[in-house]
Order: sequence, then C-alpha cells, then structure tokens
Amino acid sequence: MIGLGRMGGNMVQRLLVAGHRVVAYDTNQEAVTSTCSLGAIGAASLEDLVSLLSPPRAVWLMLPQGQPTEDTMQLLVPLLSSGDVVLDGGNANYKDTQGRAEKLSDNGIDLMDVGTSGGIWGLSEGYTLMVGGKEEVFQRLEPIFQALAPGQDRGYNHVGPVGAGHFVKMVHNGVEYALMEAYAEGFELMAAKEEFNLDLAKIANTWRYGSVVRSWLLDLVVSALEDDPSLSDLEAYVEDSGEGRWTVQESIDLAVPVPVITLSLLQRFRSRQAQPFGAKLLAALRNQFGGHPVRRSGHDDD
Ligand SMILES: NC(=O)C1=CN([C@@H]2O[C@H](COP(=O)(O)OP(=O)(O)OC[C@H]3O[C@@H](n4cnc5c(N)ncnc54)[C@H](OP(=O)(O)O)[C@@H]3O)[C@@H](O)[C@H]2O)C=CC1
Ligand SMILES: O=C(CO)[C@H](O)[C@H](O)COP(=O)(O)O
Repeated sequence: MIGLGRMGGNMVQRLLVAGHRVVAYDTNQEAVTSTCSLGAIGAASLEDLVSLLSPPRAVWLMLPQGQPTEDTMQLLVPLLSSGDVVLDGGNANYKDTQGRAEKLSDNGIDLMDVGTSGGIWGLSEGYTLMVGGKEEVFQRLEPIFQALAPGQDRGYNHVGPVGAGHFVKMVHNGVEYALMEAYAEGFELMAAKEEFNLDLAKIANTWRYGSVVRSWLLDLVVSALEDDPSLSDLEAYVEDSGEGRWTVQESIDLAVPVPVITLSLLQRFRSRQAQPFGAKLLAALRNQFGGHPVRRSGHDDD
C-alpha cells in the first residue's frame, strides 16, 4: 500500500485483519510507523517496498489524484517486473488512468483502477469497490477486494476494462453531489421557517426510519446536526476535488443532460463567493433600467 492517509491507512487495517501480508509506504514516515504498529511491514522507500514483495506483486496506490499519483507511477514502474499489478484506488480521472495503463502495459504490468467509496467509515463498514481492468487479474486479486468490501460477495464488482472503474466512481460522486445538495436545500428551507422553530436534527432522525428519503447521507445529516444544530462553527464554503467537474464535462462530451448534478456542482462554486460580481451586476442593471434601489457597502439602501 502506497499512501497511508485517511483511506490507505484504514484499508491496510482491513487487509491485515483478513490475514494478508501488507507492505506499507508513505512519504510521511510517521504514517508508516503507525501502520507498522498495527502489523504491516514498513518500507522506507519505493525501492524498499518493491524488494519486500515477491513477484507477481500487487501494489495499491491510495494517493491524491493528479501529480502525486502520476509522479509515484513514474518512479514505481521501472522498479516493477512483468506480471506485476498496480491498483489505483484513488479518485483519478479515468482518462489519465487509460493513458497510464497503456504505458504500464509496455512493461508487461497491468493497471487496475479501483473506484473506492466509503470514506473514513470504510474501516468499520467496508469499502465499495468498482474495479476496472482485465477480468483474469480481477479474479486473481479477488481475495484483496473481498477483504476490503463490506461483505464476502457484495460491495465489489468488475465493472469493465481499465478506466471503467474510475469512470463509474466519477459518476458515483456526481450522484453524491446531487443527493447532498437536495438534503442541504431541504434543511435550509426548514431552518428558514422561523415561526415553527423546527428541530432539524430530530426531523432528520425521524426521516431515517421508513421514509422514502432515508439514506446513509441522511444518517450523516443527523450526526452533523446533533454535533452542532445550527452549524455555527462552520463557514458556508464547500470544496470539490474533481469528480463532479469531470462528470459534468463527460455529460457535455456525450450530450447527456445531467442538470441536477451540474447545478449541485455550481452551488459549490457559489458557496465560495462572498460578494459575487454577477450579483452586483444584476443589482446595478436593475438600478440602471428601473431606478431600483441598491445596497452599497457601508450605506443604507439607496
Ligand atoms: N477521504 C475520502 O473520503 C475518500 C478519498 N478517496 C481518494 O483516495 C485517495 C486518498 O485519499 P485520502 O486518504 O483521503 O487522502 P490523504 O491526504 O488523507 O492521504 C494521502 C496520503 O498519501 C501521502 N502521499 C502524498 N503524496 C505521496 C507520494 N508521492 N508518495 C507516497 N505517499 C504520498 C500523504 O502524505 P502527506 O500527508 O505527507 O501529504 C498522505 O499520507 C485520493 O485519491 C482520494 O480522492 C476515495 C474515496 C473516499
Ligand atoms: O470520493 C469521495 C467520497 O465518495 C471523497 O470523499 C471525495 O473527496 C468526495 O468528492 P469531493 O471532494 O469532490 O466532494
């Protein structure tokens, strides 16, 4: 396992519990030390990691997508042998994955892209795995997928050729954006209805049982609202790390409308703007054509 952060570190634990021998590496030596304390074999470098595994090797990357994954692959590949397999469990763009697979195959190395879902809860609940790559490699490595998945025969699947795993995970995350946005809008509306003084955590908890909209994300709504009912400790600022953008880009490329996912991405962009220029221009134009009052910073309505 290369990358022992929130995901990789926990995944090593599940693999160890299932009886696998795991060699662990991270650029952060503290992460390696703490993973070793759980029973993994620590590697001091990529060279060390490769020498501690016997061929045919299975090397799982759980790194931030983009440069860290690309750089690591470039350093790793010359160290590996024909017949080895690299598994990328991070949220990489499927097109990058397809390009990398081609380069690896020149050296007789197979790349398997494993779209992985479960977040920090995967340690206890198991991870959903969407696996792309050769069917025979999937079958050979199935014991690894079984150890990580929620159940012996569920929660993991060979979804298609290399690239398909990351593609399916990309769409999964697009759906995730939309579901999250729907809950966010519904709860904002209820929070605004001051005359009813609604207890949002209680309502979310009620919806968990029997309701059409019950879900794991709703369970997490309850958890967040119980911790801080008005979310007063948080800024209304929502990041994204790529999958939503790629989903929308793909919908444009395929001319498949995904309006709900698209709007949920745009809402994240909006959340980062304290004083959007576009909204200022709207106010200015109303003022220009209709003489409608505007608010000016530091002044009353004018
Ligand atoms: N967190 C989540 O909910 C989920 C994340 N993912 C994906 O899984 C991947 C990992 O995510 P996550 O565990 O959350 O990320 P983290 O940032 O928690 O962990 C990444 C780890 O990789 C280390 N690292 C960075 N660059 C290198 C490198 N070149 N070589 C070796 N180690 C390196 C980091 O060290 P350092 O801290 O020193 O930088 C860190 O320990 C990402 O692609 C992410 O998108 C997928 C599903 C869910
Ligand atoms: O893959 C995940 C969950 O399924 C990761 O948590 C991912 O980071 C979520 O996407 P974003 O950062 O764009 O919200």
